[in-house]
Amino acid sequence: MPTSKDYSEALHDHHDTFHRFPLHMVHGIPLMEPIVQQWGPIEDFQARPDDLLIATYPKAGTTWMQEIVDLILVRGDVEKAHRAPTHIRMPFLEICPTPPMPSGVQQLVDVPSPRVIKTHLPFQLVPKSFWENRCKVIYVARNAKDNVVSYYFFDQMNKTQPEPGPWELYLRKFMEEKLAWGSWYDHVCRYWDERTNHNILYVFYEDMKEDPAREIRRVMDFLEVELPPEVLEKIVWQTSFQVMKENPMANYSSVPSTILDQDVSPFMRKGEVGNWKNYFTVAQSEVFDAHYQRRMEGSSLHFRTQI
Ligand SMILES: Nc1ncnc2c1ncn2[C@@H]1O[C@H](COP(=O)(O)OS(=O)(=O)O)[C@@H](OP(=O)(O)O)[C@H]1O
Repeated sequence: MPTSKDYSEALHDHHDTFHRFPLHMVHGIPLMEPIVQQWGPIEDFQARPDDLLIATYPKAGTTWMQEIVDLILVRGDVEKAHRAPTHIRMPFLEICPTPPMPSGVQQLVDVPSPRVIKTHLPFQLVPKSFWENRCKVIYVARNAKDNVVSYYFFDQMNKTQPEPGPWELYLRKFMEEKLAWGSWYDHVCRYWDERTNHNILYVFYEDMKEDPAREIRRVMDFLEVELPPEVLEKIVWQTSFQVMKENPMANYSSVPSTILDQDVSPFMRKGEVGNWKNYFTVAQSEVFDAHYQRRMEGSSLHFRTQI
């Protein structure tokens, strides 16, 4: 298994070969070029029955849920959770960095079971083996307005994603469902509709902010792990925004600034519900809401844009 050190060294040696990749389509979903070029092994990925998949639309709270899950699985042992950065502990299924850095699929071959795997793939692009094996899936969803603001700042600092351009145009691209990993609307709705057909726990970012202990308990129940109240309390604290922001194993500071430039915008940026109000103009908010209502009509899925 490549160690965290091997991976970090490869990342540092080859970071100058990164650039902003264009998006291409896979089954109608825009994805970064290297993912499209290496789509075959992703589609054919062999899940194991005890794999746990954490699925999200980008910037919905993936890293937060990853930290929660890891701390539950190590039963609150913080030292164990600090063994490596997030992307080594819980590989990102479809990511395809420039060789010789391993792709997510290559990384996962050597990970011993039970594996925890991150994906942003929409439901229909998740490799079939996850569903055939009835793998557990935790889906985190975040309200569209905070989600798009977070994605906008991320696309400024992530030098492998297409240039975000001005906010007004970025917001339009989100509404037109043209950002990487495609439509937020389809993403959140499809997992919602499928949650009862599969082993899917659906969690809202806003609920995690409102009552982290309650939501962590839901995750524990889903994972069939029992922990004493003081361990749960410890996990709440360790996965709080302020602690994760300072945790080098959770804040992506191990990734070179030529890939993730945290001087442009920190990975752990605000971590709030309602931060969108600082970026949407009143007019933008009205247009967005009207479009949102039409687009989400008939869905029983409801989000809170403030708590
Ligand atoms: N502990 C905790 N509490 C509250 N919020 C948190 C936490 N950890 C991460 N975050 C916020 O989640 C946003 C990043 O989303 P993702 O982890 O899904 O990003 S990624 O798609 O994996 O790149 C990003 O949101 P914004 O701050 O709104 O940009 C992070 O700050």
